[in-house]
Amino acid sequence: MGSKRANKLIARAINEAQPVPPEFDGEYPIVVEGITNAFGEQTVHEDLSLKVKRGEILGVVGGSGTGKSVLMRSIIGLQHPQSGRIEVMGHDITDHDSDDDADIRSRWGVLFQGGALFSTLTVAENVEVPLKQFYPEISDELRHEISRYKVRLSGLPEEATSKYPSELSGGMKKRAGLARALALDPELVFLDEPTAGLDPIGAAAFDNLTRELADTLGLTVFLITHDLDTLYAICDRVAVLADKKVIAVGTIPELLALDHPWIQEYFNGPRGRSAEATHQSGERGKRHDKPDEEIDGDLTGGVGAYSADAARVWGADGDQGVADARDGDNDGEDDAMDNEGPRGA
Ligand SMILES: Nc1ncnc2c1ncn2[C@@H]1O[C@H](COP(=O)(O)OP(=O)(O)OP(=O)(O)O)[C@@H](O)[C@H]1O
Repeated sequence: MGSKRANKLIARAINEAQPVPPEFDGEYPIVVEGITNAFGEQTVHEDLSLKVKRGEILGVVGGSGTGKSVLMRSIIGLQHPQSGRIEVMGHDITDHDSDDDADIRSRWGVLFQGGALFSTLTVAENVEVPLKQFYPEISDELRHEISRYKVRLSGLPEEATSKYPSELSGGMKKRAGLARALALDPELVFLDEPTAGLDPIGAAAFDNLTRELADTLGLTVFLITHDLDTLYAICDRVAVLADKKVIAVGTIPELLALDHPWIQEYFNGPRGRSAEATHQSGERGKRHDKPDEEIDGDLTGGVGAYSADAARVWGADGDQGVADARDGDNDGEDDAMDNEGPRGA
């Protein structure tokens, strides 16, 4: 058993009758081979392949609608490709007959766009949802303790645990969503546009937190972003989606050496050059000298669809409080409806 995982809170919390699975020690925790995803007439991915290295932060970029979120949803089993194969930590996600789904799902964490928190639950209760679902045998006291620890780990103050999502700033919501993503001591973390809607200083702070947690906890991170500063600041490699495929994966200098028009325009356009200059000067991270809750603004909405995904991933049953997957009010949260099951599956 990997020592890192064995030392973690959950490993200590559960009894020996349910041993923690060994950490994945292969080279590529995510292997996508030749997948096709289509919605009616629209083919989003065609023969798309990608390998994510263990321990890296992989930035995933591409124009709007190129299928970054669909790719992430395919990897975490929310979207079933028409063809191709996806392996996560050695487990075939596309094999629907497999009976160890719950085990594998407990080994990744997801931060959906905007946080996708359950609005009738406090921050601490949001973080407890995956713990309840995957480790129901953990005592209430221990679950509260783990939840408080994850909230602190995500850089939120102790007082935030009892707050509801509507009482949080945009940056705090993201951190609360990150705490929930880390609830189960994951090996893999998926972040969908984590800095969208944050001001540059709040975004830099979130980037720093992501890098620090990835290094400390030994995480592999799949990070969808439009934020060039994030790519320069924390990503080890970047995968570029275009023409229904991953057209290139590499470090930014490696990508810059390619002559694909989208890549050149993206990295060598005014915004790309400005991000590089900021990175070279080291200015971005240094400007963060105040806590997030004081400096970042709220998010603009548009996360209703992600609420549905969050409900599918964690909203197990009524007594946990569940998200309304039909949320359409674009307020950045779920409209929780007590005592009803998750919808949108
Ligand atoms: N459930 C669905 N039903 C029909 N079409 C869908 C569905 N999910 C995604 N699509 C379509 O697939 C395409 C890719 O969507 P996706 O959200 O993955 O893009 P993206 O690269 O993440 O875009 P953005 O950068 O704007 O977030 C879009 O045209 C979208 O409308």
